[in-house]
Amino acid sequence: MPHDRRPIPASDVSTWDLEADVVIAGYGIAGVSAAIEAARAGADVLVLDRAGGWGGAAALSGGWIYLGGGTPLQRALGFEDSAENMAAFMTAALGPGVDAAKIGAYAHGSVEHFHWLTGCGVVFKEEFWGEPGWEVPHDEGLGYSGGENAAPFNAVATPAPRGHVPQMTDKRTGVRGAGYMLMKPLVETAESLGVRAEYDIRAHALVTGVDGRVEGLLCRRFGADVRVRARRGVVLATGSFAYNAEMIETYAPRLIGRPAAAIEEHDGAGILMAQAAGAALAHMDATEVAFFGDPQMMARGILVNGRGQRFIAEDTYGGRIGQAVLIQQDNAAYLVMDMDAHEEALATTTSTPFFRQPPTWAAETVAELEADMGLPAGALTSTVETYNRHATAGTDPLLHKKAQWVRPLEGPVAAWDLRGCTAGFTLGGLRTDVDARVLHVDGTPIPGLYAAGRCTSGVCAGGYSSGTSLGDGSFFGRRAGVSAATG
Ligand SMILES: Cc1cc2nc3c(=O)[nH]c(=O)nc-3n(C[C@H](O)[C@H](O)[C@H](O)COP(=O)(O)OP(=O)(O)OC[C@H]3O[C@@H](n4cnc5c(N)ncnc54)[C@H](O)[C@@H]3O)c2cc1C
Repeated sequence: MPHDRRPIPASDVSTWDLEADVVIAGYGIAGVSAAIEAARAGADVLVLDRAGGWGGAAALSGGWIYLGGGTPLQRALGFEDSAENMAAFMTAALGPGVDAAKIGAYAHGSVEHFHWLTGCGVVFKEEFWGEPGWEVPHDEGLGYSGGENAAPFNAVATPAPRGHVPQMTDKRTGVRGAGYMLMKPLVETAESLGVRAEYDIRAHALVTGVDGRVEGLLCRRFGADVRVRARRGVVLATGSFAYNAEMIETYAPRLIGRPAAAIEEHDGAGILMAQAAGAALAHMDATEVAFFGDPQMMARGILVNGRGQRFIAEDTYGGRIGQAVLIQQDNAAYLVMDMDAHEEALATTTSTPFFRQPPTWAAETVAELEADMGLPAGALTSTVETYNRHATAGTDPLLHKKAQWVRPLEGPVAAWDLRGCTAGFTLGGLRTDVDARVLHVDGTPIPGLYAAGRCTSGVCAGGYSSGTSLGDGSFFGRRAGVSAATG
């Protein structure tokens, strides 16, 4: 595979091997959503995927899709929400530096997007999961997925759960879990509209005309060049750059050696080929960060850094904890619990039982524990003293963990070594407008080029909530399809 991603002049192409009105690179969540809408707008659509079938990371995913503003599921389960409330949360939680126009379009279009998904056959069960968790443990359809009901966001917007989960027949993420149950009906919808697909074909570079208009893709298949003509437009939907070591080193070095919730096909190809045609990039340093802690345990304990100090409300979204640990705490965290809290946590249901490992250290007193952990003498002791002083009154004035989780640590204590327990994927990518047109560095749209999903910078500029990747991939994927079909 040549490394050169520079656009190929259309004048150099004597024969086109494949042809369609709209050509989409990548058959994951953004690609399938683009395909459906392009076909509905009357285009002949061809989707190309370098893998042996459709699905991408989306089909392996947990399936959370971020929807709100008063969806029928939210309302049926008794939750009030509005587009303004959703936008207020997203602006606070997904920044700094969010694209206000994208957040506004997304929040105001969310109820319609819910109907679009269910219209394509996606099923959300009317059941709410209200306990701390990375995912729903069964097939519940709704849950908190971004710390909406925890500090600091519960003071910014009225808490509303927005993590919508397609119903599974069984709880088994990775193998026909909720992500698969999202992708399957969408792909079936695309097929019913006549969308064609080619697999084992890798988009490599754009083909452009004299005026810079994108007219197709140069692809590779089993070592041979394949030239694909797009009569109306090309949509890039190739995923993140989590598995491009060079790009990770350049833009998001904290993720070196720790890619997760992505697939090896996410090698930044879409970003590079558009960049070579002058495309602008945005928020290339932004990353989702997962944390290998069990939320049911974390909410009931205290998390401290390498200096024995608390740094975050432990009942918030695990991804927010992950970002805080990796970005602000040198990737070092310890969970501290007393015996009662540990036993109570173990008696709860969790979707992450594998995070419930035995403690690394256990001691009769906090002073002994901090010595065993190698923390500076008195550091953890003073943290626990301060925490307990307020916890006795059921408050946490330092970090505002909710009263339901606040209880003094008493008696024998244990700690879990959670240093280095983070991994994640990239959120930055091509700069696009609300109609999913790829913007040139001069700020104007590159004619004939559209993009969505994790090869673009979407609603997340810095922070993250579970569901926003499948959310903005599908939402702006649809817009990419319409824009490409209608020119
Ligand atoms: C285990 C796991 C759990 C997750 N849970 C969630 C969740 O609950 N909610 C959420 O919002 N997100 C979740 N994610 C993340 C989410 O799945 C992805 O961020 C999302 O699928 C990105 O959408 P996309 O369309 O950009 O990429 P994908 O859905 O991965 O689709 C990209 C497609 O492009 C193809 N491709 C790549 N390069 C080329 C090329 N050069 N030519 C042709 N084809 C190419 C790939 O093979 C792939 O099929 C999870 C991911 C994983 C792996």
